Amino acid sequence: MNTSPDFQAVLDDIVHTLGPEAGREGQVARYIPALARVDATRFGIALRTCDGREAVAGDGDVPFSIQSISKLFSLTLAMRHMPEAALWARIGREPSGNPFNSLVQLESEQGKPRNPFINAGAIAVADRIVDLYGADARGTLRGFLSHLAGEPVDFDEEVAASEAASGHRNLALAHFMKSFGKLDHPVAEVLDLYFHQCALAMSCRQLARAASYLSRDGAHPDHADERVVTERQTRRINALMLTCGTYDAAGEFAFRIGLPCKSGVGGGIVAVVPDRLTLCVWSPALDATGNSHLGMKALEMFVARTGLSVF
Ligand SMILES: NC(=O)CC[C@H](N)C(=O)O
Repeated sequence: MNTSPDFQAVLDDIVHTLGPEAGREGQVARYIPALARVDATRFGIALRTCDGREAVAGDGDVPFSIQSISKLFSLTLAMRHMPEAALWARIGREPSGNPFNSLVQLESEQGKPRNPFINAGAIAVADRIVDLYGADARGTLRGFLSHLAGEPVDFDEEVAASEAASGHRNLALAHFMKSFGKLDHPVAEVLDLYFHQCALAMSCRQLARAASYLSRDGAHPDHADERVVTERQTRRINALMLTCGTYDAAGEFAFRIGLPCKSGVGGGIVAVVPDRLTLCVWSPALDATGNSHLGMKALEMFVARTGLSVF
């Protein structure tokens, strides 16, 4: 294994090799107009080493809708500020083997979501964040992401509004959980936070930076003496990403890539190499599981070129 690859050269090579394929396979998310009109040929990649070096290629500085990648940060915020036992009493830690927005398991499992990275689980986490911060929940989450990214990040209000206007399935999931007594706060308040977190706009560089604590045993990306979460919590979040971060494709991701990953239907995927680096890739066209088609190929190429893996 090459112990100190020239990461900028690796990312440039990935963009050069795969860039021409962008948009050829897969479909951009179509459930809201603001995502349906995103240019499918966009392709960006960025990484941040645990000692703060960055490399960026292609559209790595173009903001996109982070969507379900936000579930990583909302979980982190909840783990930071509430007793973990109380959190895990409400949310499971097993892969679902179902699509991210599936309703079926919730019925047989009495409204307790399988894990925090499917929609139901993230809605349950949003309920906890509303519990912690009330009317400041949105602002607190945005402030947390800005603090991690080292610069201000913001919601795309158009995306948030269309999530709310067409979020029938998420409304169904939330009301279903509410009927089992699994949400403490009004559905409208909880979903307002959930729709806004999905609508955060960030670039690959900002996401690689913001997630950097996951490669630094929980230390803040820029300040080694500031803890985002503990070392043990960091291991737990990485374990959940590996087993649940890409929905019913988690097995295929572990097999082909072998890194903890979290994806979103905006076409972004964040990956972690513990003690080495965080990586984010963006290509909007998705495969049938809702994961970025080319993003997955890019991650596969990155691990092949660098030999980095948790296995
Ligand atoms: N997988 C995703 O990125 C899903 C997020 C999307 N906003 C939804 O709730 O359906």
